[in-house]
Amino acid sequence: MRNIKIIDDITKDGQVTFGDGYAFVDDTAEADAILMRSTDLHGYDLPASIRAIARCGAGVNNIPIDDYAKRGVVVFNSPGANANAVKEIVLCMMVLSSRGVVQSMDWVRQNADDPDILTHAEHVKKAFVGRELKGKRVGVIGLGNVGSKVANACVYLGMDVYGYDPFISVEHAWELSRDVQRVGTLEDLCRGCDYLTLHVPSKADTVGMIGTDQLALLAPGAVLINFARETIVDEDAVDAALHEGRLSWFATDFATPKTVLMPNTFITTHSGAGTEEAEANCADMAISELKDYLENGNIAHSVNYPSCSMGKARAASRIACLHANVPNMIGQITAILAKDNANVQRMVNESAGENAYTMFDTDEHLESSTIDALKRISSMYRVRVIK
Ligand SMILES: NC(=O)C1=CN([C@@H]2O[C@H](COP(=O)(O)OP(=O)(O)OC[C@H]3O[C@@H](n4cnc5c(N)ncnc54)[C@H](O)[C@@H]3O)[C@@H](O)[C@H]2O)C=CC1
Ligand SMILES: O=C(O)CCC(=O)C(=O)O
Repeated sequence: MRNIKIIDDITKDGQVTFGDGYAFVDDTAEADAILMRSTDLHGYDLPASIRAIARCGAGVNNIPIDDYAKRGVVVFNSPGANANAVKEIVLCMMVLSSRGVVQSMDWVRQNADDPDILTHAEHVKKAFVGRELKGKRVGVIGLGNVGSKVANACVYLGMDVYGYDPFISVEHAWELSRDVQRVGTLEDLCRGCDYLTLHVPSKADTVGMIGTDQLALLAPGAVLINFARETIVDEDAVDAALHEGRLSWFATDFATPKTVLMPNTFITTHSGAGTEEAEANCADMAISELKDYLENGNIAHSVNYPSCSMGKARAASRIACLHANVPNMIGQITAILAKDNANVQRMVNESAGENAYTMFDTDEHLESSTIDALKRISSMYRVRVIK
């Protein structure tokens, strides 16, 4: 039996199914793996029993992934599984910030007891006149799973779409409409935009990337949309731009002590991924990643270890080694196996950044002394006997 600790509400109805051979536990120290969403794990006391963590969602700035890698804990996310949900709410924010929808609905509610409300509505409606998205310039920062969908949708709405992503993947470049004009600098992207929407992860080079200088380049009365992370905008700069009317609206998914005090804001409760479909997609992807890792040692969509697959574990034994990406690890591993006279059927070694993963199948079970010797290799983080 494998034990799973669930942190956060993964789905609205609480339904999470791993199938036979799995149990849910309350005590993390009894768990083999964690299934989670947005809880901040920095400073969390992670027990040694945890071998893997799957984050239902895209952003992993809430998880100390480098530290966990060095403890032999593989962290997964679910790329793209909630991207459509975010795209839809971003489009919603574009419309809300352009058409006086919320203000006009508020007026109706406030005048609900007026018997002649139909006539009076005709008189006040000029106060809620807005502008159309068609023909307006939108800048999209980050053209990954969410940003590429937002950019393409804006093309279909007839907008003049510009995108900035120095690290765009080949897959997303292929998906992007040819009508999205890619620019090489953040400044060129911001210049003259009526709408600016952010779709980058929170990391060293994106924290505070939208500040006074970038906001100054936008068209007068532009709209800023942040459904990425609160850290990406300089909140003081945004507040000043709103007060001075340089920004007409700021739509954000992050209610912080500063954003809640700003004028002209649409603020949601980190609900960009809040659809039944996105929750189910994320849970399905995260659960299958965890199961394949726990049962077979295969890694897909990890954010701190390389992808690696040897299919189902069918040989007598399968061993996985999580270690630093340094010279002579394979040499040391095979030397230890040779001492045990172990016949390796198949071996795969993959690396990503500072970390590497070596997995092999053998004809017979290894001696426990052999496993101990593998664990003693310097820079070896964890050795798993999967089978
Ligand atoms: N509000 C919500 O509920 C949600 C928020 N998010 C946030 O949005 C972010 C993006 O999500 P996805 O598109 O799914 O991630 P993704 O990983 O598919 O795309 C991120 C893109 O940003 C690009 N990028 C990285 N650094 C950059 C930089 N310095 N300048 C420009 N582009 C850069 C990458 O090359 C990549 O194409 C997540 O990391 C997360 O923080 C994602 C999903 C839901
Ligand atoms: O609703 C959630 O779990 C957060 C989604 C999110 O922010 C992400 O996927 O990065």
